[in-house]
Formats: sequence, C-alpha cells, structure tokens
Amino acid sequence: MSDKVAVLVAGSWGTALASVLAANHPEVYLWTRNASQSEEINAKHTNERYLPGAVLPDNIIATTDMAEAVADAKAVVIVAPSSGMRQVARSLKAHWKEEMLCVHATKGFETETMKRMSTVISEELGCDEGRVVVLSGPSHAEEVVRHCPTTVVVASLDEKAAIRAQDLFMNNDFRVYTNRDMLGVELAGALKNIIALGAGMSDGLGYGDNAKAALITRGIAEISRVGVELGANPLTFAGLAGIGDLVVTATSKHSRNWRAGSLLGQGKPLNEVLESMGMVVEGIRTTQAAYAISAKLGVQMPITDQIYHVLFLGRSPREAVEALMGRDPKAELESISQETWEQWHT
Ligand SMILES: NC(=O)C1=CN([C@@H]2O[C@H](COP(=O)(O)OP(=O)(O)OC[C@H]3O[C@@H](n4cnc5c(N)ncnc54)[C@H](OP(=O)(O)O)[C@@H]3O)[C@@H](O)[C@H]2O)C=CC1
Ligand SMILES: O=C(CO)COP(=O)(O)O
Repeated sequence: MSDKVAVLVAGSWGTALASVLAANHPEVYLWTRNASQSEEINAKHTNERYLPGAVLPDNIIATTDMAEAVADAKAVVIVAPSSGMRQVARSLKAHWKEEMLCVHATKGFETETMKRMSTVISEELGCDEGRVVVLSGPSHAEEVVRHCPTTVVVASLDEKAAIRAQDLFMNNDFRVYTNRDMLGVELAGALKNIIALGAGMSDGLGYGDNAKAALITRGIAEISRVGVELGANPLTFAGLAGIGDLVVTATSKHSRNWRAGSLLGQGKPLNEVLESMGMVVEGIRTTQAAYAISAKLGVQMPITDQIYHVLFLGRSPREAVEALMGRDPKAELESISQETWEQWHT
C-alpha cells in the first residue's frame, strides 16, 4: 500500500486535518464536491471560504473525483458534517478497501436515527464498527493550520486501529492520545456543542465568567450523566474529548457554536443566525437528538432541555436562564447514581 492518505470534504476541519497529515505523509488527497474550491486549493494553496488567510502545504492535492482521492490510500479520514456523513460514507463504499484505516472527526449524531457517526460509517461501508476510529478533542481548525500546539484523542473498539491512527496524525504540533472508550469520545464531542451554544447565549446576554463556569461545570455533569447511562467510561468526560473540548468550544471566539449562541443571546432569530454563519453549527441538530435521547433514557439534561426550548419552542435565552436558576434546590452530586459514585471512589 502507498504512503497516500485521503481526506473527504474540504471544510475548515477537513482542510486543517489535511494540513496536519501533509506534514507527516508525502501525498494527501483532499476530496471536495466543489470544483472551484478544488482548483483554488491546487493553484493557490488556499481555502479562503473555510480557512481565510491560511496557506496550505503544497502536497495537499484537491480533487472532485473520489476514486482518485481514495485509490491506494492507506487511510481515509472523513470530516463531513453529521448531516452529510451517510451520503459521503455511501459514496466512499465503492472505493474503500478492508485494509484501509478509516478515521472520522465529526462531532454530531444522525438526527433522524440518533446514531453515532461510527455506526453510520460502518453501516454504509458494510464493515465492523471496530474498524472505524474517531478523532476528537479541543482543536479549532484555525489554530491547527497555524501549527499551534494541539492535543486530541483517537478511540476505536479495535486498539490496533487507534494506534495506527495515532501514528498517522501525531507530530510535534499535534499530539495524539489513544482512548478505548469510543462511545464516550463520540458522545462527548457531540454533546459539548449544546453547552457551547448555551455559553454563547450567556455571553450574548451580557452575563459574566461566573455564569460561563457554571454552564461548563453543570454541562459536563449532564453530558457525563447521559454518557454513563449509555455505558461510557465516566473518566472520558474528564479528559480531552470531554472537559477539554467543552472548555475550548465554550470559551473561544473561533467556535461556531459559541458564536451562534452569542447572536441568539443578543436577540437574533435562529434563521438569521444560521444564514450569517456560512459554516456548520452542529449543536443545533445535536440539541434535537440529545433532547430525544434524554427523554428516551429518562436522564435529566436541564441545560439541553432549555437550549431546546430556545431553539425550537420560542423561549427567550433570558427565560431559559431564569428557568435553570429557579430549579428545585439540589445536592451537587445528587443525580449521580450510587453505582457511578462507587466506581469513581474505588
Ligand atoms: N472547524 C473546526 O474547528 C472543527 C470541526 N469539527 C467537526 O468537523 C465536522 C465538519 O465541520 P467543519 O469542517 O468545521 O464544517 P465547515 O462548515 O467548515 O465545512 C463543511 C464542509 O462539508 C461539506 N459538505 C457538507 N455536506 C456535504 C455532503 N453531503 N457531501 C459532501 N460534502 C459536504 C461542505 O461542502 P460545500 O462547501 O460544498 O457545501 C464543506 O466543505 C463537524 O462535525 C464539526 O463539528 C471538529 C473539530 C474542529
Ligand atoms: O469542536 C471544535 C473545537 O474542538 C469546533 O467547535 P465549533 O464547531 O463550535 O467551531
């Protein structure tokens, strides 16, 4: 097998990951459905729409031909938004070979089915879920292309596949840890976007650092609660894919979820906010999925519940904050089950 690596879709994160890979591998093929974007990347080594101002390595070769991108690649990295994942994975099927490593770096669910991305990919490729690796963690594309030090985790049901992915991406700017808890890593990466929307709303309303710290801390509590209920390792939520990514998304102006939340907090309607973003805001779809998951499991997700009401049921961000602050008095660790408590304290 060649030294070639393929990245599918040239949005901001796909392009940034292609530039990480280009430092480690001689040829990185970047597939896009957009011919003019492909020409721009090959001729000017830029992707102005998604990463304005960044200069890309010249061993990134863009193409609109998926067969050309994937043929003989040792690894395929899929970075489609969750809404396009099934379609992209379905197109990959004709070109994918069992021996290729398959990594995804998408943070979201398939809203219609509430499935995780590794499930969607394995269904479309017709392979075992263990063949898929997820890459996640605190990593804004804008900083990664500037070679700012960044740490992420890769997780898979197959530890050997995770180690292959670690080896594929790791370099002096981009440090990669393995984690065996694929479920926890995928859940954490998706659910933190809801809390980042809330943190943006809080800032948009003009609230301060106390409110944001509360959202981050109570946010990771509800993410862990649903994660543990589904069978994830509670410690994953204390790691890079959990609190690490929640902090970076809830506190950074690079974050599209934070920015969308901030505009909503300033009173802009959702449709106007989404029109002005021009990039994917995964937290919106994820709020729908998480609201349904929380109801199905009977697990309390009070912040998610309020964000859902703001996004889809006309509640104002200020009313949502009032509802959260006016909840019944509770002990901080009340909603952690006895079993989980014992797990954490042994
Ligand atoms: N940006 C970041 O810093 C990070 C993003 N992520 C995650 O990565 C994922 C992708 O986000 P990001 O790159 O930021 O998104 P962007 O909005 O920057 O780009 C989205 C890209 O997806 C393409 N696309 C959308 N739907 C399809 C489809 N059906 N078929 C083919 N291409 C499609 C778009 O193509 P077109 O231009 O033709 O519409 C565009 O290239 C998300 O899950 C996000 O949460 C994770 C970590 C960091
Ligand atoms: O996941 C991210 C950083 O780790 C990017 O978050 P946004 O999608 O909110 O920009």
